[in-house]
Amino acid sequence: MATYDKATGTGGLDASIQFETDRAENAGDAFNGTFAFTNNYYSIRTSAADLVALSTVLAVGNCGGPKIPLRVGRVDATEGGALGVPEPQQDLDTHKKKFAKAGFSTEDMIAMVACGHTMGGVHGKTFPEITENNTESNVVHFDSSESTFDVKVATEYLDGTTQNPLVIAYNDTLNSDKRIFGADNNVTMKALASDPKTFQSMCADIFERMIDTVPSTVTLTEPLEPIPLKPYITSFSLTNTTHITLTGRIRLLTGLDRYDDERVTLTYTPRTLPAGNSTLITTIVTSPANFKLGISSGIFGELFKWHEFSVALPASTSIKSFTATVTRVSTGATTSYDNAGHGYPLDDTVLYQDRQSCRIGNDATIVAAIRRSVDAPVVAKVARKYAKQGTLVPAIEVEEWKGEVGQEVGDYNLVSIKGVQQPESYSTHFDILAGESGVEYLGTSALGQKECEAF
Ligand code: HEM
Repeated sequence: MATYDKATGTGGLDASIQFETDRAENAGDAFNGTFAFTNNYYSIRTSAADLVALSTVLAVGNCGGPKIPLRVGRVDATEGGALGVPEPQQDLDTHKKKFAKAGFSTEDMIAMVACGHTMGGVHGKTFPEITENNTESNVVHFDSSESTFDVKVATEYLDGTTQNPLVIAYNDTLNSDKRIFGADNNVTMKALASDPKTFQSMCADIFERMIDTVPSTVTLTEPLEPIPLKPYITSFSLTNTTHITLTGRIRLLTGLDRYDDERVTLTYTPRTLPAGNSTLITTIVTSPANFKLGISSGIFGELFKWHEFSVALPASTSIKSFTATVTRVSTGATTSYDNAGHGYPLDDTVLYQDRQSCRIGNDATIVAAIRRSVDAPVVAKVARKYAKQGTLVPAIEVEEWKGEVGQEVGDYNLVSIKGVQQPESYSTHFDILAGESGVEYLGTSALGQKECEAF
């Protein structure tokens, strides 16, 4: 975002850096290292720019820093952006002008650079003129706690014990932190150093503004927060002529005092009411997961407990939506979750048959069960990843694979959809669509791990 132009609203955090890593002003391999890692999470729904923002939030949070609000919706640039990343040999006036162009005051610049330089350091192999030691492993750290996001970058600078190579370099021309930190007679550095909590909150504020510096055409969401209860559907497929299997997990935001004392029950609404006077049990009981205590945690102290379920539902009545009730075993107290009155919806028009789907070599077969009442061609829209010139981040293109109708099973037709996936696309996503209905964002990774089972 260093080259953002506030006046025109261009540049900002758009991941254009992926095309700029061989520029002299971006010396070092940090960004290619970052993209090599974030590519594992890059998909048709997640931009590389959002992943850079997420990486900032997680790196800072994991190193003891503050919780930076994370908004998403960034759009990736398709080519390199303007030159102009600040460099250590440039003078203070140049740095002030660069930050001002991007919409940041001198005080903002001081806080942003100081907060950025509480972690890591200068590499001898990249900047031997600063470190005066060009050995591969030599890194001179900005403060004495280089892997902790703490106030030491400011206190050590103010008390004169700093070993920050951009403050005490032998060649004073390269001392950009010394010039920047002192640009307002140390007023901002003193505020940062005044107490650890102030440091954390000032850094959270400036980093929030930094990662939200985006092109004016981009609209970001509200900050993401984990929702109290989140259902994950792992399989929703036809088992035989009479039944549909619904398998999933509920992620419940919980606490150490209660994670073992909660039980989750689902109540569902059938798609069609049972015929005549037959009754239908619409309760789905979940079981607390056991693997690794069935818990997982977020980096800001969140604790989640997982509750699993798997049921065979009659295909004739099926399911339209469900709600969840959490009961405290010790007190009997209950809390209901109904997705803001909508219930958690399920559409059984198009079912993905994960067991019948597979990939042998590069030949993928996706099988879907489509309600016979649907009179529309069935297609899979498959995201294809391919290498792109000048960047480590792959390009994504959506291919359409056509379905062929096969066996009839009860109220459904099985449809087989075939296509070719090269290794770079083994881990991607697809939607299955039939007219207005469909299932979205299914993963292809599991396809390669098994044979296609006969129905
Ligand atoms: C005038 C502005 C800035 C200048 C001249 C500057 C300069 C530098 C230099 C020369 C390095 C060493 C890079 C290497 O050896 O690979 C560095 C590292 C670093 N900078 Fe800056 N920087 C500036 C602003 C910022 C800002 C705003 C942030 C973040 C908010 C930041 C975060 C970092 C981090 C985390 C490292 C350590 C990288 C590592 O250990 O691999 N810098 N900076």
